[in-house]
Amino acid sequence: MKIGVVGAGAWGTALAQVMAQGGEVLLWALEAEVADGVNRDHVNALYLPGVPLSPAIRATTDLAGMAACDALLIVTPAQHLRATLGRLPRTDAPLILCAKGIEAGSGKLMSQVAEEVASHAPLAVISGPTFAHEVAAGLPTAVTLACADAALAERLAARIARPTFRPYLSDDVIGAEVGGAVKNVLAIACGVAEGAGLGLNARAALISRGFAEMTRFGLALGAKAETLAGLSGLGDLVLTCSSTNSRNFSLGKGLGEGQAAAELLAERRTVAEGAYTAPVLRDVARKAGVEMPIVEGVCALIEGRVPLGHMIDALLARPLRSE
Ligand SMILES: NC(=O)c1ccc[n+]([C@@H]2O[C@H](COP(=O)([O-])OP(=O)(O)OC[C@H]3O[C@@H](n4cnc5c(N)ncnc54)[C@H](O)[C@@H]3O)[C@@H](O)[C@H]2O)c1
Ligand SMILES: O=P(O)(O)OC[C@H](O)CO
Repeated sequence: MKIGVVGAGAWGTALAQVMAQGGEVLLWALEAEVADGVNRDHVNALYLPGVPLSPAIRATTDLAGMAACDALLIVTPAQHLRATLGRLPRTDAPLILCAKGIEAGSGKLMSQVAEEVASHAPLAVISGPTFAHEVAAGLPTAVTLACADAALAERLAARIARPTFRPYLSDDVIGAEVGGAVKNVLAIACGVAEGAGLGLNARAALISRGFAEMTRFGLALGAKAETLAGLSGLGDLVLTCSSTNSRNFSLGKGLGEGQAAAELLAERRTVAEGAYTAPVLRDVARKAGVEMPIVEGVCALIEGRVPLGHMIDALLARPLRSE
């Protein structure tokens, strides 16, 4: 099975590196300098610096070449998924969606966007606790591979599984996507707690009450509780809420230190998906009648509507209730 990877950011490059252990991989990069660096020097200096890449990865800036692949890992940021899929050549190869987010405007999950733009393609999702640098370095990692078609899931798993990269199968595509999208917003909240010096008790409270928000939201969208409690939900939430290696956590840390969201976002080339998912997640949750006070607080901070102290006071002053 020849694998193509669409998107040569940190995660696409790390996935290409793992998949190259099992044969040649074609990696599509938006930027010509990235494709040139991968082909000439076997590095992606822009998005995954310091990692020597496998010579079995061949990079291209031409999406047409992806038609020759048997399965495509789609790893562009969530807000670029629709446009990128729209430019892909028509292919029957399964699309394995790897971005974590909700599309602004439509409020759709990645699989719902793909169903609209590439309705002919079989879909799967990879999600879970996966810092790109660790995966690229061959450190042990487990992910959720979600696909409604069990036979396809097994075929994909056989190709994707590597000695240090272990997929667990699930038929709950929505659940896998909800976990990845919501945890990014909650990681911003935990970063805020870090930046504002609120302590580790506050972080643990945000993780567990955030998980309650993720679960309420996921169940309202039809996700299974066990998916939300698995690698792509709780697992990724714990990882991303614990380290400045997370772009979302470090964005939140900057907010907690008093910097403005617009400045922090303008400074970065890499994507902190939670900043774009937060407002649309809040809107979808409100429409579904799901209470998400931590997500609401993150939105208020990102939009610059309330000072940090007010947001913290508001969360602590909510009516007392059962856990
Ligand atoms: N980095 C990680 O550790 C990691 C792990 C798991 C999942 N993810 C998810 O993977 C997705 C991609 O993140 P990343 O870390 O690889 O990105 P990145 O932050 O390393 O790089 C940004 C990417 O956006 C691309 N891009 C910018 N403008 C674009 C456009 N107009 N059209 C298409 N692509 C465009 C760039 O080419 C680059 O590939 C995100 O949804 C992220 O949440 C990341
Ligand atoms: O750096 P972040 O915050 O985008 O997180 C990366 C991965 O999603 C962690 O699983």
